[in-house]
Amino acid sequence: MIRRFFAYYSPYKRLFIMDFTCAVVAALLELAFPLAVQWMVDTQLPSRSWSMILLTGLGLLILYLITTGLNFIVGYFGHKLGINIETDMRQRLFEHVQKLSFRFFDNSKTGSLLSRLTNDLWEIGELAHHGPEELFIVLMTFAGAFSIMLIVNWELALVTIIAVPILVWLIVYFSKKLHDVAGSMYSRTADVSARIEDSVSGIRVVKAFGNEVYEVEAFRENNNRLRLAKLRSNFLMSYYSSGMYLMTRLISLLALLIGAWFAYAGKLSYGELIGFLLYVNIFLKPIERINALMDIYPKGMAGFKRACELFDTEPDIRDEPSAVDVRRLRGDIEFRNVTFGYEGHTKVLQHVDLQVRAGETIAIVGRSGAGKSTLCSLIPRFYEIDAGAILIDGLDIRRMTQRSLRSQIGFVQQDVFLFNGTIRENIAYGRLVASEADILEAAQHAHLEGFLEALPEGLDTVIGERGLKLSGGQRQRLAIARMFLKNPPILILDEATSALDTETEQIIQQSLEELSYNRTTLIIAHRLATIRHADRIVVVTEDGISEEGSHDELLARRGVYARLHEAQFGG
Ligand SMILES: Nc1ncnc2c1ncn2[C@@H]1O[C@H](COP(=O)(O)OP(=O)(O)OP(=O)(O)O)[C@@H](O)[C@H]1O
Repeated sequence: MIRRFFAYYSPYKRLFIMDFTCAVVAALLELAFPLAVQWMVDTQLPSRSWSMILLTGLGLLILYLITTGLNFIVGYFGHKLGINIETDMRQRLFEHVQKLSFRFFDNSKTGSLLSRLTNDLWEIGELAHHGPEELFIVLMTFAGAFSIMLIVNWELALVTIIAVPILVWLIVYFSKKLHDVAGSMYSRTADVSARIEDSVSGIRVVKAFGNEVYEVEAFRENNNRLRLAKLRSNFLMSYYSSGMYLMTRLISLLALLIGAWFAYAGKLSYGELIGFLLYVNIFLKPIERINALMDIYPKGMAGFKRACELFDTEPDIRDEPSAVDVRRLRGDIEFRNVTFGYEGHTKVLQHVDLQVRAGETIAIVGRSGAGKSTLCSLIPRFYEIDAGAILIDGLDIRRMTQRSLRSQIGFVQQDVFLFNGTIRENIAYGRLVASEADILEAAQHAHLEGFLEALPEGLDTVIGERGLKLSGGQRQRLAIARMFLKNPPILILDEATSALDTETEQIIQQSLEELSYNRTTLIIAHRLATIRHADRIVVVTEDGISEEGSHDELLARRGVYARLHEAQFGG
């Protein structure tokens, strides 16, 4: 973990060295003050040399000015280093999440992921900035102050160091406890985020069912768990700081009493005693720094650990090293004895054989849950098949890069997902480099021009989260426009028009027919009336593909299709 953490410093070596050096020099300069005091009390005061005293004061003033400058550099550039590292980590984590497969997202909560990418990383910047330098300064100040104390009076120095093992034990013990509690605080925060995400994105359902009180109570439970985790962290931190406070004061008191006794016995000059006590203070100062570190370190490391868990989640679908970038495909699709099941589920598809010629339109029908959507989601390789092979233009899709394969396939779903942006941005998502003219042409193909003319801001109209400011039909047309722009040779229409009124459906059907022209098209449909124009109908059942043929052929067979037809249209 530590090695992985330090890898993030490598682009910022110069920044780190500057920050580190300034912090160390500033800490070293702190050691000069007790020396100056001791020297003043023992040498200058007895000889009443005021000019030397003033000179010493001037020297200290210069030292303080230098330290102020160094502290500014540490404050500004050190934090810059921390912020850069935090930003890089978040960026890499986001990139990694983008690479993960559908299987991962099927089992994740959006709010929880959100929390990992934001909340969990807050303290990492602070840890990256303060961690190494503080640790070094603490050790150095300890060693520096202790060496000087040894020189001043070794017996007294040894008495002072007796309590150090207890301090170390306290630090190690509480560091582990605080690390665990910080981890649980992050997971409670993730639960709260997930609950908020769920409830806010489903607010229409919440209100329609009048379940606001239920949501509030469920949230209260999550919120309360977070409160308890925070209280526990707070309790541990207070316990730890009080323990440390007591230990440090006991050490000071011990040094004062024994030092006074040594001075009384003539073993120590008064200047040496004052100097020694000031060094004891400096010797104990790192404890305060450790206290600050104890707040940052467990939180930062617990967040980093959670980030590492996500980094270690490998995408279950990867491009083979020999995978090729495919250019424009013709669109011949072949399923060869394909078997597939979701993780932990029985097989959804077994021994499926299917051939679709380029440019052909086939309709996929079957009972709900038979596996129609699953079959189609295997073509862009959203999931990895368990056995068999899927070929496009004779080439196994596993031998193509996922990016190039997916660039050849267009998916229009019933539940269209639109981004919170303008109509222009949403259409251009089909081809990010599209010109204005291309976007307008695509909108025209999707019969959107009338709708756009009626909008004062036209293409620049903001459509709200998931396109909520649009009607279902408008969302569909926007998705179709996006697909015209993408212009893929293979098209999958997943129940694209089942939620629309007849008039809108006719317009959209027309757009879809235009869209499917000259492309291999797979239409998943429940309502058999919408797929009669398909070249072929394929019936999916639990045993694979049970029937194939034209509408009339399938009716004549009096099999599954005929029964579905009868259920929809009556005898
Ligand atoms: N992401 C998933 N993870 C686990 N199981 C899934 C997942 N998606 C679908 N299933 C299961 O796979 C089976 C086939 O689902 P699929 O959505 O392919 O059926 P379908 O024929 O398209 O159904 P419908 O017509 O109702 O949409 C179902 O039993 C479903 O519960």
